[in-house]
Amino acid sequence: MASYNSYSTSSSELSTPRSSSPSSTTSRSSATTVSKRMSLSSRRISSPFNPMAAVDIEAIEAQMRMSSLDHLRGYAQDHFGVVKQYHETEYTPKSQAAGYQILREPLWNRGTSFSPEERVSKNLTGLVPHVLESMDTQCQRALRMINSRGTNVDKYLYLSSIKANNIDLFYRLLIDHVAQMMPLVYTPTIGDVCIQYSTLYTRPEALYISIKQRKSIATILRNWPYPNPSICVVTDGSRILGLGDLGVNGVGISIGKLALYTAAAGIHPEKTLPIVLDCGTANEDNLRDPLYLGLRQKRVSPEVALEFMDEFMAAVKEVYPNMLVQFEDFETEKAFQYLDRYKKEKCFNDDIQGTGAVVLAGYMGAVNLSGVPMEDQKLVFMGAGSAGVGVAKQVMEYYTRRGLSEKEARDKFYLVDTKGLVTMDRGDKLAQHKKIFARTDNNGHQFSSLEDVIAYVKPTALIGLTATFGVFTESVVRALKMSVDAGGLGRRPILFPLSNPLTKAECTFEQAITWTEGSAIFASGSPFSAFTTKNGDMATTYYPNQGNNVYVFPGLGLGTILAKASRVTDTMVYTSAAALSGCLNKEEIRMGLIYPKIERVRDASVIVAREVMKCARRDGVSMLPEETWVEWEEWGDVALTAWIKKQVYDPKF
Ligand SMILES: O=C([O-])CC(=O)C(=O)O
Ligand SMILES: [Mg+2]
Repeated sequence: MASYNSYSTSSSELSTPRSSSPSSTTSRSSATTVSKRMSLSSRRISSPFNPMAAVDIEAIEAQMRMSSLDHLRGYAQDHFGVVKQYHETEYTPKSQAAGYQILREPLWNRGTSFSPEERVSKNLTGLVPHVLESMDTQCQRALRMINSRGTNVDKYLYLSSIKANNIDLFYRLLIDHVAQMMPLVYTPTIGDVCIQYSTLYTRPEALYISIKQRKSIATILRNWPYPNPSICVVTDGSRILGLGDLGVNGVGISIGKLALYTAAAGIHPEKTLPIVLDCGTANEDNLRDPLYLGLRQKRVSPEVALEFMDEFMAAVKEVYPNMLVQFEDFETEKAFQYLDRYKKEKCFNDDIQGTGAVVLAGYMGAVNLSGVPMEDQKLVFMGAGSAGVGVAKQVMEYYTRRGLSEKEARDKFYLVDTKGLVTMDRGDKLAQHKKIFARTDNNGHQFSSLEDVIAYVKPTALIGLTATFGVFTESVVRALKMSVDAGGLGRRPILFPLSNPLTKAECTFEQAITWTEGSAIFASGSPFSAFTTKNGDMATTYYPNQGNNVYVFPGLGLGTILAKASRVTDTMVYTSAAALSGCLNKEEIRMGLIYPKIERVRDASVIVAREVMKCARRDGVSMLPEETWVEWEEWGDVALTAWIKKQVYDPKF
């Protein structure tokens, strides 16, 4: 009997007849798939190029019965891991679609808002209720449903079903009710969703690329139904938020981040591409879960993962040469390695650079509020992973730009990891990315606990990126306050417990306020509610900040795309932080905030994008014609701002 693999090889005469990428064909548009794809359910499949060469489906089925389904992994490939497809997918263009084709395409469906003329011309009469409703009424219905759901994951699922049916409605809700919706489609709820992704799964929303398909990455990229995406968010699931290795379930974070590219910066949903690279997982729960959707094998070695990544980046360049690649939630060593390796490509790492920039922006504001002059600041970082070191590097740049030497700037940082203060003579092998901040001035003393470090350093700022709930204990926070108080009256400690989701935050907002008698300048990665204290009849309300990279990556991405930048320079990242720090309006300043309110994230993204664009031009990486820049320059920022606002997606019926 022919083995599974020999089926594929013996049918190698069915060569891959791809003449052009479907995504490059202009007739192709997003729509319900009318696919002529190879299907195992048909009895015999012939290649149109060699109709005599039929595939022996019975042999495959016999093989499937003999081998475990897990082995087959749901796709056919030859000995060399090449998946052969025989046809381009054909899509009905929007102009030709009618009836249910329209209602089933989430980008075309307008729910109950189709006009009478559209209902007639598109054969929709009777297919939708007869009322004609505004977008607002549709939003009210959705809100009522969301509010009636008992858990955040249920609310997420409801929102997700709206996204699957009516994209404009989904984004209208997200944009107009961002404070309520963002925590549902993003941190913290997305953390729970990722953990349970394989169980919650109902429909595909991303490209799932397994290492077993590494020779077919370009084919898979071409299968994406929407033409020429501008941006992808790619993860390998190895460090999702602070939740560790979630394997293919981590795809939820790519989906969530891209929803915010659209909601917070107005990148058209059709232009966004979520991707997960499945390299196996170290997560035993996943490996044991019969419903797990990913490869049921241990995560591959870093060396093999690197080869896979090289192949992925090469395929991206081949299929979507202008697409910006955002690396997300790769475990630390890989995150730094890939960022360095692909620095000439159009990419950035959100956890190193996005988080770095957002914390820097908040820190700039916090220093002003703290009463501790910039030169007297000393920062302790609890956590020395991609985010910890990424943030420290960005803040260090802030100091060098203000005239400090590299050494003077570096001396302001004390990084602490699970073994204590990171020093050169600690006796362990330091990971490369930590070395830059390893202390050499500790005179042989080692400090193994955070309390010891605080007593030794007497910091003015404490930043948490540990993914460990509660490591900022009462004694730690009180010690921080004491060391700041010792410097003079009215000084305020900077306290940023930044780990995500909320279950990983180093301390809560209420704790921070209580333990510092209200003096902490606070920012967390996931959103906390305002907190009110009562003293007799006197009530004081404190407002937290959300120091999340959502204030940076959408604008940084938008600016990079609109400037047609060939890559993302370090200066563009730094500029995004500087731009964000200047975004606060009078009310936000009066409230003592260090980030704009989340309701203004779209305004902030426009400003970040504008400054990033200008920086791309200064750095010589913008491919926009010189005349365009000259025209904008005549009008100052006004013309460029107006132009950006005109480019972005703002769903309306
Ligand atoms: O996703 C977020 O909320 C922020 C982030 O990048 C992370 O925690 O890895
Ligand atoms: Mg992340």
